[in-house]
Amino acid sequence: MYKKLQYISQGQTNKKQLYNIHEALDAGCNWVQMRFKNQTAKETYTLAEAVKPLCEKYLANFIVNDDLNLALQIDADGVHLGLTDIKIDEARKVLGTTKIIGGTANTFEDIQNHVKNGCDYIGLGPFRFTNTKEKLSPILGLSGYFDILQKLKKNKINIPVYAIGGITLRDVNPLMETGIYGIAVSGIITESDEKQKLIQQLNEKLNAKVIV
Ligand SMILES: Cc1ncc(COP(=O)(O)OP(=O)(O)O)c(N)n1
Ligand SMILES: Cc1nc(C(=O)O)sc1CCOP(=O)(O)O
Ligand SMILES: [Mg+2]
Repeated sequence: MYKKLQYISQGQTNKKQLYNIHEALDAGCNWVQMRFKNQTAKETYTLAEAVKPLCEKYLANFIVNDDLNLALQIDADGVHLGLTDIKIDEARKVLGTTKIIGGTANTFEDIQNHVKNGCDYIGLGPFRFTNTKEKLSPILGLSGYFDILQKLKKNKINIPVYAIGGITLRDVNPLMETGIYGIAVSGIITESDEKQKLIQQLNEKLNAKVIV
């Protein structure tokens, strides 16, 4: 069973990235996606070298954004691939079946394609506008999630779907009611002054039993 809360790291420098990741782990986050954009291979490798043992110390999953070769080299728990990154089935040939491969989706068809190619989970977004990612796909909103999750159910397609994009604490319950599995967040954890309380609140909502 995958954890339901994924922290996507932020920071313009190695030092800030490591600080933000350490703070999130120390506050109870147990799944980190290292997302360090527009850096040299050396910089990203150096950061990954430091993040991996930290995630091991906190018994947290560690996946790498975009960079399949880095995920392989550093022996991360997996990789998250976008719509313009290497294809899921190609990545699977490199990482094998024991590693986690996540894929970005904006439509039902994106998800269908990822499932066909052996993806382990879906990051479906964006929920709403966010400054964290530069080139956003069309905003889905709650109705977008509801429609896509209904189509997945109707077509008996079962894969963990994580909502992403501008998500706040108050969005969790309505998003969970659409049928998503979990959420991936960046800004609300990075910017929180009460990270431990926030992560506890997020996890309570994410793991609450839905009474049908
Ligand atoms: C869980 C999750 N979902 C979506 C994304 C977005 O990935 P991608 O489309 O590759 O965009 P960048 O993150 O590379 O800007 C993600 N990283 N994680
Ligand atoms: C990394 C990412 N991908 C998105 C997508 O829609 O594919 S939105 C996003 C940013 C998530 O960060 P925040 O929680 O700060 O909005
Ligand atoms: Mg990407």
